[in-house]
Amino acid sequence: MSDLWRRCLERLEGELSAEDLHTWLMPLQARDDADGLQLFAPNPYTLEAVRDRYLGKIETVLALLTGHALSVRLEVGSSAAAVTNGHRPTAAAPARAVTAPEPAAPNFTHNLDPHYTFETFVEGKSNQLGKAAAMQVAQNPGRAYNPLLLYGGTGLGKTHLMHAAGNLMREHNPHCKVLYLRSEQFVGSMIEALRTKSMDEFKRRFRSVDALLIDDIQFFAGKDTTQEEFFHTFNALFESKQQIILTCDRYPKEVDKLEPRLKSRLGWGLSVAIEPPDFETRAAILLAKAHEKGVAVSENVAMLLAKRIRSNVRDLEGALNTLAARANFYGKPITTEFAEETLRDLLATHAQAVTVPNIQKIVAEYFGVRLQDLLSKRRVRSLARPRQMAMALSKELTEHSLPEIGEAFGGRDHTTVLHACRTIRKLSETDTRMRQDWEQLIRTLTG
Ligand SMILES: Nc1ncnc2c1ncn2[C@@H]1O[C@H](COP(=O)(O)OP(=O)(O)OP(=O)(O)O)[C@@H](O)[C@H]1O
Repeated sequence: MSDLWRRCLERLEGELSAEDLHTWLMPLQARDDADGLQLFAPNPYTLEAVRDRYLGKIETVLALLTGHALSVRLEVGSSAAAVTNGHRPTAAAPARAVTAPEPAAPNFTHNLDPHYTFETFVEGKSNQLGKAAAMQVAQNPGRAYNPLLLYGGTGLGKTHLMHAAGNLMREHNPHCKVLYLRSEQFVGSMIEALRTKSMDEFKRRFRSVDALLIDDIQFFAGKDTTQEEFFHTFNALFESKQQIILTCDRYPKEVDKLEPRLKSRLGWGLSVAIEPPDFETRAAILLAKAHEKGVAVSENVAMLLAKRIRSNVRDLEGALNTLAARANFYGKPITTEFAEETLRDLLATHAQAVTVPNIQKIVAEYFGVRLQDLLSKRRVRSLARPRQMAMALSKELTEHSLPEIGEAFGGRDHTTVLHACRTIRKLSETDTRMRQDWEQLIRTLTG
Protein backbone atom coordinates (compact mmCIF):
# COMPACT_ATOMS: atom_id res chain seq x y z
CA MET A 1 0.00 0.00 0.00
CA SER A 2 1.20 3.51 -0.73
CA ASP A 3 2.76 4.94 2.41
CA LEU A 4 1.00 8.25 1.91
CA TRP A 5 -2.37 6.53 1.60
CA ARG A 6 -1.69 4.45 4.72
CA ARG A 7 -0.98 7.62 6.69
CA CYS A 8 -4.06 9.26 5.24
CA LEU A 9 -6.19 6.29 6.38
CA GLU A 10 -4.68 6.48 9.85
CA ARG A 11 -5.72 10.14 10.07
CA LEU A 12 -9.19 9.42 8.75
CA GLU A 13 -9.65 6.71 11.37
CA GLY A 14 -10.26 9.46 13.90
CA GLU A 15 -12.80 11.23 11.71
CA LEU A 16 -14.92 8.50 10.17
CA SER A 17 -16.87 5.65 11.68
CA ALA A 18 -15.17 2.26 11.50
CA GLU A 19 -18.03 1.09 9.31
CA ASP A 20 -17.52 3.83 6.74
CA LEU A 21 -13.79 3.37 6.76
CA HIS A 22 -13.96 -0.38 6.20
CA THR A 23 -16.78 -0.31 3.71
CA TRP A 24 -15.57 2.48 1.46
CA LEU A 25 -11.96 3.44 2.00
CA MET A 26 -10.11 0.27 2.99
CA PRO A 27 -11.02 -1.49 -0.29
CA LEU A 28 -9.29 1.22 -2.31
CA GLN A 29 -5.85 0.57 -3.69
CA ALA A 30 -3.48 3.46 -4.07
CA ARG A 31 -0.38 4.53 -5.90
CA ASP A 32 1.31 7.85 -5.55
CA ASP A 33 3.66 9.47 -8.00
CA ALA A 34 4.81 12.90 -9.07
CA ASP A 35 1.33 13.69 -10.43
CA GLY A 36 -0.43 13.05 -7.13
CA LEU A 37 -2.35 10.15 -5.64
CA GLN A 38 -4.28 7.68 -7.72
CA LEU A 39 -7.02 5.68 -6.00
CA PHE A 40 -8.47 2.52 -7.50
CA ALA A 41 -12.01 1.59 -6.53
CA PRO A 42 -13.16 -2.01 -6.93
CA ASN A 43 -16.39 -1.02 -8.67
CA PRO A 44 -18.36 2.02 -9.88
CA TYR A 45 -20.57 2.10 -6.74
CA THR A 46 -17.57 2.46 -4.48
CA LEU A 47 -16.05 5.06 -6.77
CA GLU A 48 -19.22 7.13 -6.71
CA ALA A 49 -19.58 6.91 -2.95
CA VAL A 50 -15.93 7.85 -2.37
CA ARG A 51 -16.14 10.76 -4.78
CA ASP A 52 -19.39 12.11 -3.34
CA ARG A 53 -18.80 11.54 0.35
CA TYR A 54 -15.11 11.36 1.14
CA LEU A 55 -13.02 13.00 -1.56
CA GLY A 56 -13.07 16.41 0.14
CA LYS A 57 -11.93 14.89 3.43
CA ILE A 58 -9.20 12.86 1.70
CA GLU A 59 -7.86 15.95 -0.07
CA THR A 60 -7.81 17.92 3.18
CA VAL A 61 -5.89 15.20 5.02
CA LEU A 62 -3.43 14.79 2.15
CA ALA A 63 -2.78 18.52 2.11
CA LEU A 64 -2.11 18.39 5.85
CA LEU A 65 0.26 15.43 5.45
CA THR A 66 2.23 16.77 2.49
CA GLY A 67 1.99 20.50 3.16
CA HIS A 68 0.52 21.21 -0.28
CA ALA A 69 -2.61 20.50 -2.32
CA LEU A 70 -2.32 17.13 -4.02
CA SER A 71 -4.29 15.96 -7.00
CA VAL A 72 -6.36 12.84 -6.29
CA ARG A 73 -7.50 10.76 -9.28
CA LEU A 74 -10.18 8.15 -8.85
CA GLU A 75 -10.78 5.26 -11.21
CA VAL A 76 -12.26 1.80 -11.21
CA GLY A 77 -9.64 -0.93 -11.34
CA SER A 78 -6.65 -2.15 -9.41
CA SER A 79 -3.18 -0.81 -8.98
CA ALA A 80 -1.80 -4.18 -10.07
CA ALA A 81 -3.75 -3.97 -13.34
CA ALA A 82 -2.50 -0.42 -13.82
CA VAL A 83 1.05 -1.73 -13.68
CA THR A 84 0.44 -4.45 -16.24
CA ASN A 85 -1.37 -1.93 -18.43
CA GLY A 86 1.80 0.02 -18.80
CA HIS A 87 1.66 2.45 -15.88
CA ARG A 88 4.85 2.92 -13.95
CA PRO A 89 5.61 0.33 -11.24
CA THR A 90 4.28 1.47 -7.89
CA ALA A 91 4.55 0.94 -4.21
CA ALA A 92 1.05 -0.53 -4.21
CA ALA A 93 0.28 -4.23 -3.78
CA PRO A 94 2.07 -6.34 -6.38
CA ALA A 95 0.10 -8.64 -8.61
CA ARG A 96 0.09 -12.08 -7.08
CA ALA A 97 0.91 -15.18 -9.02
CA VAL A 98 -2.09 -17.26 -10.01
CA THR A 99 -1.55 -20.80 -8.85
CA ALA A 100 -2.89 -23.82 -10.66
CA PRO A 101 -5.96 -25.28 -8.96
CA GLU A 102 -5.26 -28.19 -6.69
CA PRO A 103 -7.30 -31.28 -7.35
CA ALA A 104 -10.18 -31.60 -4.92
CA ALA A 105 -9.79 -34.07 -2.08
CA PRO A 106 -11.46 -37.30 -3.13
CA ASN A 107 -13.85 -37.22 -0.17
CA PHE A 108 -14.76 -33.55 -0.46
CA THR A 109 -18.43 -32.89 -1.11
CA HIS A 110 -19.47 -29.30 -1.37
CA ASN A 111 -22.78 -28.28 0.12
CA LEU A 112 -23.81 -25.22 -1.84
CA ASP A 113 -27.41 -24.63 -2.82
CA PRO A 114 -27.37 -24.69 -6.65
CA HIS A 115 -30.46 -22.42 -6.80
CA TYR A 116 -28.68 -19.55 -5.11
CA THR A 117 -26.80 -18.00 -7.99
CA PHE A 118 -26.12 -14.47 -9.21
CA GLU A 119 -28.55 -15.11 -12.07
CA THR A 120 -31.40 -15.74 -9.64
CA PHE A 121 -30.45 -12.78 -7.44
CA VAL A 122 -32.36 -9.60 -8.23
CA GLU A 123 -30.22 -6.51 -7.93
CA GLY A 124 -31.50 -3.27 -6.45
CA LYS A 125 -30.06 -0.24 -4.71
CA SER A 126 -30.20 -2.04 -1.37
CA ASN A 127 -27.95 -4.91 -2.38
CA GLN A 128 -25.96 -3.85 -5.45
CA LEU A 129 -22.74 -3.26 -3.57
CA GLY A 130 -23.04 -6.63 -1.81
CA LYS A 131 -23.66 -8.36 -5.12
CA ALA A 132 -20.75 -6.60 -6.83
CA ALA A 133 -18.40 -7.49 -3.97
CA ALA A 134 -19.52 -11.13 -3.88
CA MET A 135 -18.99 -11.40 -7.64
CA GLN A 136 -15.53 -9.94 -7.41
CA VAL A 137 -14.61 -12.33 -4.64
CA ALA A 138 -15.89 -15.24 -6.70
CA GLN A 139 -13.87 -14.13 -9.71
CA ASN A 140 -10.74 -13.52 -7.71
CA PRO A 141 -10.93 -15.68 -4.57
CA GLY A 142 -8.50 -14.83 -1.79
CA ARG A 143 -7.37 -11.72 -3.61
CA ALA A 144 -10.22 -9.25 -4.11
CA TYR A 145 -11.45 -8.90 -0.51
CA ASN A 146 -10.61 -11.20 2.31
CA PRO A 147 -12.72 -11.66 4.32
CA LEU A 148 -15.89 -10.51 2.64
CA LEU A 149 -18.48 -9.84 5.28
CA LEU A 150 -22.12 -9.30 4.36
CA TYR A 151 -24.26 -7.96 7.13
CA GLY A 152 -27.86 -6.89 7.56
CA GLY A 153 -31.27 -7.95 8.81
CA THR A 154 -32.88 -11.32 8.40
CA GLY A 155 -34.15 -12.64 5.05
CA LEU A 156 -32.45 -10.02 2.89
CA GLY A 157 -30.33 -12.31 0.71
CA LYS A 158 -27.00 -12.60 2.53
CA THR A 159 -27.00 -16.40 2.41
CA HIS A 160 -28.12 -16.30 -1.21
CA LEU A 161 -25.17 -14.07 -2.18
CA MET A 162 -22.75 -16.21 -0.21
CA HIS A 163 -23.84 -19.36 -2.03
CA ALA A 164 -23.84 -17.50 -5.33
CA ALA A 165 -20.20 -16.58 -4.78
CA GLY A 166 -19.37 -20.20 -3.91
CA ASN A 167 -21.25 -21.52 -6.94
CA LEU A 168 -19.45 -19.12 -9.25
CA MET A 169 -16.07 -20.10 -7.80
CA ARG A 170 -16.88 -23.70 -8.58
CA GLU A 171 -18.11 -22.82 -12.05
CA HIS A 172 -14.74 -21.20 -12.77
CA ASN A 173 -12.86 -24.02 -11.14
CA PRO A 174 -14.76 -27.26 -10.50
CA HIS A 175 -11.94 -28.47 -8.24
CA CYS A 176 -12.37 -25.53 -5.90
CA LYS A 177 -13.22 -26.75 -2.41
CA VAL A 178 -15.93 -24.48 -1.07
CA LEU A 179 -17.25 -25.29 2.37
CA TYR A 180 -20.47 -23.64 3.55
CA LEU A 181 -21.62 -23.84 7.15
CA ARG A 182 -24.00 -22.10 9.45
CA SER A 183 -22.14 -20.91 12.49
CA GLU A 184 -24.04 -23.38 14.69
CA GLN A 185 -22.63 -26.18 12.53
CA PHE A 186 -19.11 -24.88 13.08
CA VAL A 187 -19.76 -24.83 16.84
CA GLY A 188 -21.30 -28.33 16.68
CA SER A 189 -18.36 -29.76 14.71
CA MET A 190 -15.95 -28.28 17.19
CA ILE A 191 -17.77 -29.66 20.21
CA GLU A 192 -17.86 -33.06 18.52
CA ALA A 193 -14.13 -32.85 17.75
CA LEU A 194 -13.38 -31.94 21.37
CA ARG A 195 -15.54 -34.82 22.59
CA THR A 196 -13.92 -37.36 20.32
CA LYS A 197 -10.44 -35.87 20.75
CA SER A 198 -10.13 -35.28 17.04
CA MET A 199 -9.21 -31.61 17.00
CA ASP A 200 -6.36 -32.22 14.56
CA GLU A 201 -8.81 -33.62 12.06
CA PHE A 202 -11.16 -30.67 12.70
CA LYS A 203 -8.35 -28.18 12.05
CA ARG A 204 -7.30 -30.01 8.90
CA ARG A 205 -10.85 -30.08 7.58
CA PHE A 206 -11.42 -26.36 7.91
CA ARG A 207 -7.98 -25.26 6.87
CA SER A 208 -7.76 -27.38 3.74
CA VAL A 209 -10.58 -25.66 1.86
CA ASP A 210 -10.19 -23.01 -0.84
CA ALA A 211 -13.09 -21.01 0.48
CA LEU A 212 -14.81 -21.12 3.85
CA LEU A 213 -18.31 -19.65 4.01
CA ILE A 214 -19.81 -19.18 7.46
CA ASP A 215 -23.33 -17.87 7.91
CA ASP A 216 -24.61 -15.81 10.85
CA ILE A 217 -21.42 -15.40 12.85
CA GLN A 218 -23.31 -13.42 15.49
CA PHE A 219 -23.91 -16.87 17.02
CA PHE A 220 -20.23 -17.02 17.95
CA ALA A 221 -20.90 -14.30 20.53
CA GLY A 222 -20.11 -15.45 24.05
CA LYS A 223 -18.66 -18.79 22.85
CA ASP A 224 -15.04 -18.23 23.78
CA THR A 225 -13.56 -21.57 22.75
CA THR A 226 -15.29 -21.39 19.39
CA GLN A 227 -14.03 -17.88 18.82
CA GLU A 228 -10.52 -18.94 19.73
CA GLU A 229 -10.61 -21.81 17.24
CA PHE A 230 -12.26 -19.72 14.56
CA PHE A 231 -9.62 -17.04 15.08
CA HIS A 232 -6.84 -19.56 14.34
CA THR A 233 -8.73 -21.00 11.38
CA PHE A 234 -9.23 -17.49 10.08
CA ASN A 235 -5.54 -16.67 10.39
CA ALA A 236 -4.48 -19.87 8.66
CA LEU A 237 -6.85 -19.33 5.76
CA PHE A 238 -6.06 -15.65 5.47
CA GLU A 239 -2.33 -16.20 5.42
CA SER A 240 -2.53 -18.73 2.64
CA LYS A 241 -4.96 -16.53 0.68
CA GLN A 242 -7.90 -18.88 0.94
CA GLN A 243 -11.17 -17.00 0.68
CA ILE A 244 -13.35 -16.35 3.73
CA ILE A 245 -16.94 -15.15 3.35
CA LEU A 246 -19.04 -14.43 6.40
CA THR A 247 -22.47 -13.10 7.18
CA CYS A 248 -23.72 -11.41 10.30
CA ASP A 249 -27.05 -9.90 11.30
CA ARG A 250 -25.40 -6.56 12.14
CA TYR A 251 -22.12 -4.76 11.79
CA PRO A 252 -19.74 -7.06 13.75
CA LYS A 253 -18.36 -4.22 15.87
CA GLU A 254 -21.88 -3.98 17.30
CA VAL A 255 -22.02 -7.66 18.29
CA ASP A 256 -21.54 -7.96 22.05
CA LYS A 257 -19.27 -10.67 23.39
CA LEU A 258 -17.29 -11.04 20.21
CA GLU A 259 -13.59 -10.84 20.98
CA PRO A 260 -11.94 -7.54 19.97
CA ARG A 261 -9.14 -9.31 18.10
CA LEU A 262 -11.71 -11.22 16.06
CA LYS A 263 -13.65 -8.03 15.33
CA SER A 264 -10.44 -6.45 14.21
CA ARG A 265 -9.67 -9.37 11.86
CA LEU A 266 -13.15 -9.12 10.37
CA GLY A 267 -12.39 -5.54 9.44
CA TRP A 268 -9.38 -6.51 7.36
CA GLY A 269 -11.39 -7.14 4.23
CA LEU A 270 -14.61 -5.61 3.05
CA SER A 271 -17.83 -5.31 5.06
CA VAL A 272 -20.94 -4.56 3.08
CA ALA A 273 -24.41 -3.83 4.39
CA ILE A 274 -27.38 -5.50 2.73
CA GLU A 275 -30.39 -3.27 3.21
CA PRO A 276 -34.10 -4.03 2.95
CA PRO A 277 -35.13 -3.75 -0.71
CA ASP A 278 -37.27 -0.86 -1.90
CA PHE A 279 -40.69 -1.30 -3.44
CA GLU A 280 -39.54 -1.80 -7.03
CA THR A 281 -36.92 -4.36 -6.04
CA ARG A 282 -39.42 -6.25 -3.89
CA ALA A 283 -41.82 -6.45 -6.83
CA ALA A 284 -39.03 -7.55 -9.18
CA ILE A 285 -37.88 -10.24 -6.73
CA LEU A 286 -41.40 -11.53 -6.42
CA LEU A 287 -41.86 -11.79 -10.18
CA ALA A 288 -38.49 -13.51 -10.51
CA LYS A 289 -39.34 -16.01 -7.75
CA ALA A 290 -42.73 -16.70 -9.33
CA HIS A 291 -41.08 -17.28 -12.69
CA GLU A 292 -38.52 -19.62 -11.10
CA LYS A 293 -41.28 -21.65 -9.43
CA GLY A 294 -43.43 -21.66 -12.56
CA VAL A 295 -46.25 -19.77 -10.82
CA ALA A 296 -48.29 -17.36 -12.97
CA VAL A 297 -48.36 -14.05 -11.12
CA SER A 298 -49.33 -10.74 -12.73
CA GLU A 299 -47.51 -7.47 -12.13
CA ASN A 300 -50.54 -6.20 -10.22
CA VAL A 301 -50.34 -9.05 -7.74
CA ALA A 302 -46.58 -8.58 -7.38
CA MET A 303 -47.12 -4.88 -6.71
CA LEU A 304 -49.84 -5.59 -4.17
CA LEU A 305 -47.58 -7.93 -2.18
CA ALA A 306 -44.52 -5.70 -2.55
CA LYS A 307 -46.49 -2.73 -1.28
CA ARG A 308 -47.91 -4.53 1.73
CA ILE A 309 -45.03 -6.81 2.77
CA ARG A 310 -41.97 -4.72 3.49
CA SER A 311 -40.28 -6.70 6.21
CA ASN A 312 -37.98 -8.93 4.17
CA VAL A 313 -37.71 -11.13 1.11
CA ARG A 314 -38.27 -14.35 3.04
CA ASP A 315 -41.72 -13.12 4.12
CA LEU A 316 -42.51 -12.14 0.53
CA GLU A 317 -41.48 -15.55 -0.68
CA GLY A 318 -43.59 -17.18 2.04
CA ALA A 319 -46.62 -15.23 0.84
CA LEU A 320 -45.96 -16.32 -2.75
CA ASN A 321 -45.69 -19.96 -1.69
CA THR A 322 -48.98 -19.75 0.19
CA LEU A 323 -50.68 -18.19 -2.83
CA ALA A 324 -49.27 -20.80 -5.19
CA ALA A 325 -50.35 -23.69 -2.96
CA ARG A 326 -53.91 -22.34 -2.48
CA ALA A 327 -54.31 -21.50 -6.17
CA ASN A 328 -53.20 -24.99 -7.04
CA PHE A 329 -55.54 -26.57 -4.50
CA TYR A 330 -58.61 -24.60 -5.62
CA GLY A 331 -57.62 -24.63 -9.28
CA LYS A 332 -57.92 -20.82 -9.48
CA PRO A 333 -55.74 -18.17 -11.11
CA ILE A 334 -53.87 -15.79 -8.82
CA THR A 335 -55.73 -12.52 -9.28
CA THR A 336 -55.40 -9.52 -6.96
CA GLU A 337 -58.80 -10.43 -5.42
CA PHE A 338 -57.65 -13.99 -4.81
CA ALA A 339 -54.40 -12.71 -3.25
CA GLU A 340 -56.22 -10.20 -1.01
CA GLU A 341 -58.65 -12.89 0.14
CA THR A 342 -56.07 -15.65 0.67
CA LEU A 343 -53.54 -13.48 2.48
CA ARG A 344 -56.01 -11.30 4.36
CA ASP A 345 -54.67 -12.12 7.85
CA LEU A 346 -51.04 -11.92 6.82
CA LEU A 347 -51.49 -8.57 5.08
CA ALA A 348 -53.40 -7.23 8.08
CA THR A 349 -50.53 -8.22 10.39
CA HIS A 350 -48.02 -6.40 8.21
CA ALA A 351 -50.29 -3.33 7.98
CA GLN A 352 -50.65 -3.23 11.77
CA ALA A 353 -46.92 -3.26 12.33
CA VAL A 354 -46.32 0.05 10.60
CA THR A 355 -48.87 2.71 11.41
CA VAL A 356 -48.24 6.45 11.48
CA PRO A 357 -48.68 6.66 15.31
CA ASN A 358 -46.22 3.79 15.70
CA ILE A 359 -43.70 5.51 13.44
CA GLN A 360 -44.08 8.75 15.40
CA LYS A 361 -43.55 6.97 18.70
CA ILE A 362 -40.49 5.00 17.53
CA VAL A 363 -38.89 8.06 15.87
CA ALA A 364 -39.44 10.17 19.00
CA GLU A 365 -37.81 7.49 21.15
CA TYR A 366 -34.95 7.05 18.70
CA PHE A 367 -34.06 10.76 18.72
CA GLY A 368 -34.85 11.21 22.41
CA VAL A 369 -37.57 13.82 21.91
CA ARG A 370 -41.07 13.93 23.40
CA LEU A 371 -43.89 12.72 21.17
CA GLN A 372 -45.96 15.85 21.86
CA ASP A 373 -43.01 18.02 20.77
CA LEU A 374 -42.60 16.01 17.59
CA LEU A 375 -46.23 16.72 16.72
CA SER A 376 -46.14 20.36 17.85
CA LYS A 377 -45.67 23.45 15.67
CA ARG A 378 -42.23 24.21 17.15
CA ARG A 379 -39.61 24.57 14.44
CA VAL A 380 -36.33 24.22 16.32
CA ARG A 381 -33.81 22.10 14.45
CA SER A 382 -33.66 19.43 17.15
CA LEU A 383 -37.34 18.72 16.42
CA ALA A 384 -37.51 19.58 12.73
CA ARG A 385 -35.21 16.75 11.54
CA PRO A 386 -36.87 13.97 13.58
CA ARG A 387 -40.25 15.27 12.43
CA GLN A 388 -39.18 15.23 8.78
CA MET A 389 -37.76 11.76 9.27
CA ALA A 390 -41.04 10.53 10.76
CA MET A 391 -43.01 12.06 7.88
CA ALA A 392 -40.74 10.53 5.26
CA LEU A 393 -40.96 7.14 6.96
CA SER A 394 -44.74 7.40 7.06
CA LYS A 395 -44.76 7.99 3.31
CA GLU A 396 -42.30 5.16 2.69
CA LEU A 397 -43.87 2.57 4.94
CA THR A 398 -47.62 3.22 4.92
CA GLU A 399 -50.32 3.62 2.32
CA HIS A 400 -51.39 7.03 3.58
CA SER A 401 -51.53 10.01 1.22
CA LEU A 402 -49.51 13.20 1.78
CA PRO A 403 -52.55 15.12 3.13
CA GLU A 404 -53.37 12.27 5.54
CA ILE A 405 -49.81 12.22 6.82
CA GLY A 406 -49.80 16.01 7.19
CA GLU A 407 -53.01 15.74 9.19
CA ALA A 408 -51.46 13.14 11.49
CA PHE A 409 -48.57 15.51 12.19
CA GLY A 410 -50.57 18.25 13.86
CA GLY A 411 -52.58 19.30 10.80
CA ARG A 412 -49.73 20.23 8.47
CA ASP A 413 -50.07 20.92 4.77
CA HIS A 414 -49.29 18.15 2.25
CA THR A 415 -46.50 20.30 0.73
CA THR A 416 -44.72 20.21 4.10
CA VAL A 417 -44.77 16.41 3.98
CA LEU A 418 -43.52 16.41 0.40
CA HIS A 419 -40.71 18.77 1.36
CA ALA A 420 -39.81 16.49 4.30
CA CYS A 421 -39.64 13.43 2.03
CA ARG A 422 -37.39 15.23 -0.47
CA THR A 423 -35.14 16.66 2.22
CA ILE A 424 -34.60 13.31 3.92
CA ARG A 425 -33.97 11.54 0.62
CA LYS A 426 -31.43 14.15 -0.44
CA LEU A 427 -29.66 14.24 2.90
CA SER A 428 -29.49 10.45 3.08
CA GLU A 429 -27.45 10.47 -0.12
CA THR A 430 -24.71 12.67 1.30
CA ASP A 431 -24.93 12.49 5.08
CA THR A 432 -23.73 9.14 6.42
CA ARG A 433 -25.26 9.69 9.85
CA MET A 434 -28.63 10.50 8.35
CA ARG A 435 -28.50 7.42 6.13
CA GLN A 436 -27.66 5.21 9.08
CA ASP A 437 -30.55 6.69 11.10
CA TRP A 438 -32.92 6.08 8.20
CA GLU A 439 -31.80 2.50 7.70
CA GLN A 440 -31.87 1.72 11.41
CA LEU A 441 -35.39 3.09 11.76
CA ILE A 442 -36.61 1.11 8.74
CA ARG A 443 -35.13 -2.03 10.30
CA THR A 444 -36.78 -1.34 13.64
CA LEU A 445 -40.15 -0.54 12.13
CA THR A 446 -40.29 -3.45 9.70
CA GLY A 447 -39.09 -5.94 12.28
N1 LIG B 1 -32.30 -9.83 -4.16
C1 LIG B 1 -32.81 -11.04 -4.12
N2 LIG B 1 -33.11 -11.70 -5.23
C2 LIG B 1 -33.65 -12.92 -5.22
N3 LIG B 1 -33.94 -13.59 -4.08
C3 LIG B 1 -33.66 -12.99 -2.93
C4 LIG B 1 -33.09 -11.69 -2.87
N4 LIG B 1 -32.92 -11.34 -1.59
C5 LIG B 1 -33.38 -12.37 -0.86
N5 LIG B 1 -33.82 -13.37 -1.65
C6 LIG B 1 -34.41 -14.64 -1.26
O1 LIG B 1 -34.96 -14.48 0.04
C7 LIG B 1 -34.79 -15.67 0.80
C8 LIG B 1 -34.07 -15.35 2.08
O2 LIG B 1 -32.74 -14.95 1.75
P1 LIG B 1 -31.45 -15.38 2.60
O3 LIG B 1 -31.68 -16.70 3.25
O4 LIG B 1 -30.27 -15.25 1.71
O5 LIG B 1 -31.48 -14.24 3.70
P2 LIG B 1 -30.42 -13.90 4.83
O6 LIG B 1 -30.14 -12.45 4.69
O7 LIG B 1 -29.28 -14.83 4.78
O8 LIG B 1 -31.26 -14.13 6.14
P3 LIG B 1 -30.81 -14.74 7.58
O9 LIG B 1 -29.94 -13.70 8.21
O10 LIG B 1 -32.12 -14.87 8.30
O11 LIG B 1 -30.11 -16.01 7.33
C9 LIG B 1 -34.03 -16.64 -0.07
O12 LIG B 1 -34.93 -17.52 -0.68
C10 LIG B 1 -33.39 -15.76 -1.14
O13 LIG B 1 -33.26 -16.43 -2.37
